[in-house]
Amino acid sequence: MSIVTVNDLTVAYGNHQVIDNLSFNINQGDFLVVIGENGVGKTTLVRSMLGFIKPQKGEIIISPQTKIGYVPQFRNIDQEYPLSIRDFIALNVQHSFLPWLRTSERQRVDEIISQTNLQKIADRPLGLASGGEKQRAYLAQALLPNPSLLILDESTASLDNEMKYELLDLVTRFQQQGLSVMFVTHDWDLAQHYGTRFLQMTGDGYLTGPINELPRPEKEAE
Ligand SMILES: Nc1ncnc2c1ncn2[C@@H]1O[C@H](COP(=O)(O)OP(=O)(O)OP(=O)(O)O)[C@@H](O)[C@H]1O
Repeated sequence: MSIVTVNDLTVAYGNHQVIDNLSFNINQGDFLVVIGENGVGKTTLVRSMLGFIKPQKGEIIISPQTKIGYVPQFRNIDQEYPLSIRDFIALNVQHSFLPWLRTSERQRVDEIISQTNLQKIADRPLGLASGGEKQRAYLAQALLPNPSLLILDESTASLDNEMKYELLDLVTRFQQQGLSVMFVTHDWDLAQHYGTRFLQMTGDGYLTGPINELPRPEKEAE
């Protein structure tokens, strides 16, 4: 079942056209890898799907039951950041204007902390967490309201190899429980390892298909 359908999408900043007639879809349960070089419009596509940019042409149809969680590309959280990991995750509680968390909300925060292996460090300042721990906290914050589609924009870019696989193994565990994933990356190996389908964006056009049909990067071909 398609949860996102993109038809003939064209997006420009002023007269700089960035996305030109793009069509693809995301099916329930997909781990869709969006792969392409710098500047081809991957983040622009994500921002369009989140409703932050109005397309010049085309449409993005998101099925009514689909709730999107989003982990953006870069985030500089310095050491002075005042919130603990737990507080940071709880920022995404979508509650009324009560200045405290209800018991059920507190339990949900605890649950996602445990599912993302952050129990031991949840009360430490986020600013003092390692890169991998911070990424898990961003993931936990995005997953807190139980989205059905998670968009990860280059979430592994700043991590070393082991941490990349650790983070995506975790994401895969949620995917196995029904979460659909759209993962934006430059990394062909990660795409192959985790993806079920791909959308390749290039300056010349777009290609989509099952992950085993993702073309190898040119320098590694042959
Ligand atoms: N707000 C903006 N206003 C004008 N141009 C923009 C804006 N955001 C992005 N661009 C331009 O649009 C093009 C696509 O940018 P985008 O960030 O979508 O690419 P990307 O594929 O995500 O790149 P990267 O892999 O480097 O993150 C680039 O040429 C960029 O300079």
